[in-house]
Amino acid sequence: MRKRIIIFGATGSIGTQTLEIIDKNKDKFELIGVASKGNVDKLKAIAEKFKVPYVALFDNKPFSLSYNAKTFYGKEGLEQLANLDSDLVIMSISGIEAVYPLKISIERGANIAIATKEIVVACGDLIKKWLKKSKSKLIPIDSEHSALFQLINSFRKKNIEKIILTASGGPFWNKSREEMEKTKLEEVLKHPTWKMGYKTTIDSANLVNKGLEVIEAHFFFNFDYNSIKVMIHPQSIVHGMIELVDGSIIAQMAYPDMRIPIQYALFYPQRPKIKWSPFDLKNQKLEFYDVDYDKFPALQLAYEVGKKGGVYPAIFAISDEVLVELFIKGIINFKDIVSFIKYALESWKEFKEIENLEQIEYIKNWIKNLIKQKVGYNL
Ligand SMILES: NC(=O)C1=CN([C@@H]2O[C@H](COP(=O)(O)OP(=O)(O)OC[C@H]3O[C@@H](n4cnc5c(N)ncnc54)[C@H](OP(=O)(O)O)[C@@H]3O)[C@@H](O)[C@H]2O)C=CC1
Ligand SMILES: CC(=O)[C@@H](O)[C@H](O)COP(=O)(O)O
Ligand SMILES: [Mn+2]
Repeated sequence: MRKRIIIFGATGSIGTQTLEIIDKNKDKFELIGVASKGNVDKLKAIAEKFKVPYVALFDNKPFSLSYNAKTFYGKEGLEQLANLDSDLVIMSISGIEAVYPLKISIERGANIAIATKEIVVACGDLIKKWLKKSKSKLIPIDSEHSALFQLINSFRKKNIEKIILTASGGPFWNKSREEMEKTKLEEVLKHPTWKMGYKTTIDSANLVNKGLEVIEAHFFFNFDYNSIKVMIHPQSIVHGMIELVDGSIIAQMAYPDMRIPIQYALFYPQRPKIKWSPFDLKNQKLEFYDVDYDKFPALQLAYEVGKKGGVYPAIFAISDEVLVELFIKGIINFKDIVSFIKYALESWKEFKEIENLEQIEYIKNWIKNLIKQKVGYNL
């Protein structure tokens, strides 16, 4: 029996790499559903190539296909797609909107390979509540969390003292703070090791991405924040490490190629003999450094909001999403992203816990309003 797959975010970086793996393993996987936001041409091309029977577009732009397929539109359309029976859902929508199809997928008991860290950070408490009433299992795709998932499952939890996530440091790790603060979009998009979508690439440059990942690691593995460590590792070869109680450190290594963790999630619990980027141990330079928290305050902020819990990780993740969009549009500077996240966190005076998705919508609108007042731009 082939695994029946639905991909949310099929046209993006993770989606495209997932399709590459499925394409090479047609005897193992059947693509039954794909969704994207507004890139109709790319979505249509995917649908036509794989003859996908169910296709959803978030934007309301009707389109037709040359074969017999069912098309869905809008937020409801994505929810209809999530309601279809499948063996595995790949969640790779870039942002908070992913939480709606995720909720439906959990409610119908699907297994979900999840790349979208924003929803895990913003809605972690809600997701845990939904999971309790479901037989759904989540498998992380994010490279560090995939590494940690593989390592943690090989040891007894009581023998693990710390989990360590690596950070490339982004394009400014070895540049001065002044250079980083004056930078333009073009420079921010020059990630030293990974090729990813805009949002994650920008988040990597100020270490907001690593901040989101620390909270994501707490969600997946339930380690106390004091036992979650970040090390700068400019080569992005070691993706995650665990430190055992006897001081031994166990690492997962691979070239920075997302097809490796995506393939792991697609085949889980099997492990196929397919090597995308065979690793050559010879002449590898592996460096590790402490993070400069003064230069990258976003990471410290993420630890603080993670420890506070409740609404604060949601404000962190959602304000970042709004601010990254403004930075791309040229409305704010790069350094404003982190200072406005901080401002949003300090300005929040309302409820402390998140109990439903209406509150997430409320926070989103509150943040948009707050930032509109600050920068004078209507989002
Ligand atoms: N890229 C990477 O290597 C990694 C990514 N991740 C995470 O994975 C997620 C995806 O990242 P990435 O692939 O880089 O992002 P991209 O920007 O490359 O792709 C985003 C995808 O999401 C779709 N999308 C966006 N909004 C909606 C919506 N409202 N409804 C339906 N589809 C939507 C886009 O559709 P359209 O093309 O039509 O706009 C596109 O398919 C992010 O959360 C990121 O943090 C995690 C680790 C690594
Ligand atoms: C590929 C992946 O998992 C990204 O989330 C990666 O972590 C980004 O690189 P940084 O280490 O620079 O944040
Ligand atoms: Mn990552």
